[in-house]
Amino acid sequence: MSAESPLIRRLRHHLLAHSRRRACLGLVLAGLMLCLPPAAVLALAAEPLFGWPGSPLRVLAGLLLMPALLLPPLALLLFDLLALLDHQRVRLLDLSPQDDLTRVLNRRHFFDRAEREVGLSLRHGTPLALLLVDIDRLAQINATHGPAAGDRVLQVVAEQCHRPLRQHDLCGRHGGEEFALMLPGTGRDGALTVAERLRRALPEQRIVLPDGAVVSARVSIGVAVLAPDCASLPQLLSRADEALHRAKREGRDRVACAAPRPS
Ligand SMILES: Nc1nc2c(ncn2[C@@H]2O[C@H](COP(=O)(O)OP(=O)(O)OP(=O)(O)O)[C@@H](O)[C@H]2O)c(=O)[nH]1
Repeated sequence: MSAESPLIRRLRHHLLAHSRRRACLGLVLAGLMLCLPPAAVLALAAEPLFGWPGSPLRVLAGLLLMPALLLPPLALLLFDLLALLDHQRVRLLDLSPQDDLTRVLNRRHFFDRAEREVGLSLRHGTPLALLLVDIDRLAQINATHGPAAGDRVLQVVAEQCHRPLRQHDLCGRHGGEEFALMLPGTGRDGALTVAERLRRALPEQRIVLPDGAVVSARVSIGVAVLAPDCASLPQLLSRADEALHRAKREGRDRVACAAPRPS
């Protein structure tokens, strides 16, 4: 899970989507809007309560002068700090092997390590399987319960993908709502067993969403295994992807295995 608070994340996204000048102008206006109600109350109460002379409007202008002077430099400072934070965050993400949201390997690190495993399996003549796990109808969950709900579902699916794996197996986030599992030393039958077990286990998990709703996730899985006609990572990925698309076409919530190509 990210250490950044949701408030800071939203502020960062919102501000950095604009130019520095526009973002700071927005911050200054927001600050003045926040100061306005207490300043207006003070201005109205100034004469009867404190005996301050002058019309309420003049007192109000006087009260707002200080924030109007202080807010622009503070807004610039906040914008620059958030921009710096964002820059450092991107650098750290680049170094980290993990996906920020789901804590499984990110795409780049998954591929680096998967390449190595494919090389080892080819050299030693051992089996190896690749599973592509794609969440069914995540767009619908996002649309109904919001993107934070989709994020929660992604986290639970990642946990479930990762949990049954052995020490040398790899689990990575392959795309938006897709995970890749690499199982060195596992052939077709073993891979299908792992895939079926995962597919069946997921709907039993109650996922409590940020809005309190409870849902469960279903997945479609494409499986490919190392074979003479499928002897590289790109080929494995392409075969597993074809199988995954077949599983989706045939109705989702199922496992499909790439068939060996006729030679
Ligand atoms: N909340 C959230 N949603 C994501 C993330 N990455 C991808 N998605 C969403 O995943 C959805 C993928 O949509 P589709 O490709 O139509 O797939 P689907 O709705 O899961 O439907 P099928 O795969 O066909 O079963 C889109 O709505 C993306 O916005 C993420 O990190 N967080």
